[in-house]
Amino acid sequence: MSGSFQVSGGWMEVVAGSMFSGKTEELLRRVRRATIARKRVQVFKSHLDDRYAGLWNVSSHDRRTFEAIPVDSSSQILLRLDPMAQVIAIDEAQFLDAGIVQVASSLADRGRRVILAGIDSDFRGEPFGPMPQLMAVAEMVDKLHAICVLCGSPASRNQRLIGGKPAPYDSPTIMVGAADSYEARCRACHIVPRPNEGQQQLL
Ligand SMILES: Nc1ncnc2c1ncn2[C@@H]1O[C@H](COP(=O)(O)OP(=O)(O)O)[C@@H](O)[C@H]1O
Ligand SMILES: Cc1cn([C@H]2C[C@H](O)[C@@H](COP(=O)(O)O)O2)c(=O)[nH]c1=O
Ligand SMILES: [Zn+2]
Repeated sequence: MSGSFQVSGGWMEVVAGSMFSGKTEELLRRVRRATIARKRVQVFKSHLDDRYAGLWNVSSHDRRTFEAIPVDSSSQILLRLDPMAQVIAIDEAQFLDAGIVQVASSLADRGRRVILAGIDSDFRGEPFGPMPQLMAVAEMVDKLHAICVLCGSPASRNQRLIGGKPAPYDSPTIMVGAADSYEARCRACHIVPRPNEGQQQLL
C-alpha cells in the first residue's frame, strides 16, 4: 500500500478515507511490519474511541487489536512519548486537536516515522478536524475506500443514520459509533444534510 520512497530521517504518513475503508487495518499492518523490522513502536489513539476492545487498545471493525495509549490531546502524545520510539502510530486522528499537526511534524523533523489514520470527512461530507492539514504536510497519503452498502461502488462518504434516517446537518460532528449509526456510501448514494433543512420544511 505504501510507496517505496526513502527519506533520510523521519517522515509522516497519513491513511485517510471513509469509515470501514480499512484505515485501522492498514495502520496495524504497518505497525506489525515495523515490529518485525525490530523498530521500537508506540501506538496512540484518541481517548474518545472506546469501541470494541476498550480504551487501551486500537481495534479494527474486524476486531484485530493492538495495545495503544489513549490521549485526550495532542500534547499528551509528547508527554507520554517513549524517547526511544522510532515509529509513532496514531489512530482516530480526526478526533485530535489542531496541535496534532505540529506534534506530528516535530516528531518527523526529529527523525521518527509518524503514521496517522483518520476519517477525512464527517457525516456531512465536510473535512474533519485536522485531517486536511495532516494530509497537506505528510510525505505520503493513502486514501482508502469502503464499499457502498447501497450500490457496491467504492465508498468515500459516511452516512450517519439516527433511527434509520439520515442525521440532520446540526447533528453533532463528533458521535462515536460504528455500524449501529453509520454506513459507508459512495458520493451518489450519500444523502447530504443541508443547513436549516428541517426549518425550511416548516416554512
Ligand atoms: N461497507 C464496508 N466496506 C468495506 N469493509 C467493510 C464494510 N463494512 C464493514 N467492513 C469491514 O470493516 C473492515 C475494515 O475495518 P477497519 O480497518 O477498522 O476500518 P476503518 O478503520 O477504516 O473504519 C473491512 O476489512 C471489512 O471486514
Ligand atoms: C462520519 C463520522 C464519524 N464519527 C466517528 C464514528 C467513529 O467512532 C469514528 C470513525 O471510526 P472508524 O475507525 O473510521 O470506523 O468517528 C464522528 O464522530 N463523526 C462523523 O461525522
Ligand atoms: Zn452507492
